[in-house]
Amino acid sequence: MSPRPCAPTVSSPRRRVGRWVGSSDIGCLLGGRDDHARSWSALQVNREKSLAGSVVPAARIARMTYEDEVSMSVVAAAIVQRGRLLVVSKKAAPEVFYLPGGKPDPGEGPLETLARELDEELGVTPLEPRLLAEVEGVAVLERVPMRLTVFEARIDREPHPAAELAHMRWITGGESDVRLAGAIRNHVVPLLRSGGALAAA
Ligand SMILES: Nc1nc2c([nH]c(=O)n2[C@H]2C[C@H](O)[C@@H](COP(=O)(O)OP(=O)(O)OP(=O)(O)O)O2)c(=O)[nH]1
Repeated sequence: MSPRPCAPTVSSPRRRVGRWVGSSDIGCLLGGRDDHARSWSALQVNREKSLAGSVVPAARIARMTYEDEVSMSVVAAAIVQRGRLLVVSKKAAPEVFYLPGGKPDPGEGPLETLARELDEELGVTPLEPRLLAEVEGVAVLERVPMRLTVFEARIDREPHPAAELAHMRWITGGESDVRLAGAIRNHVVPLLRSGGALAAA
């Protein structure tokens, strides 16, 4: 069969947002996500340049199963202050900004992951986290399917970026010099803007 773009979805406890395929997610060419699709199209995925400028080696992709990779979870925080969203980039891909957060450690619940990652990355504690959205997309670093669970939260103090971070910015989402990860640009920013949390770009 010929690979076709996967169709990530985003959903929100408040409302369903819709299906999407972002232009930055063109690496998400799976060999299908249903009946006959249980393996990656290593060739197609490896052919696409990732947003971060790197690709998963074909040999590694070939060993992945759909079940393994579809379960990659990432938990992140949408922290908005004075109409601006906090985004970070990591030294691994300093030009790509996304929400602070990361992958759960074994046995960890989403809120535990959120608290640990915010402490590790920014030295802050999330306050009153509320589920904002679950976005299915492609992880910008690993280029594998990802489920991003986004919590809206306040924080208890001024954030200070840890060594693993390259940059930290407060954005409205309209900045021309900030390259956002697809899931953030296409879904989280519009969701926050439609809810009135973000200032006009
Ligand atoms: N934290 C976070 N990661 C995101 C977002 N969007 C997105 O594609 N990702 C991707 C980037 C990475 O490929 C992956 C998260 O990896 P990470 O490197 O931040 O996670 P981590 O701190 O647990 O990583 P590790 O060094 O412990 O392996 O998800 C987002 O908004 N926030």
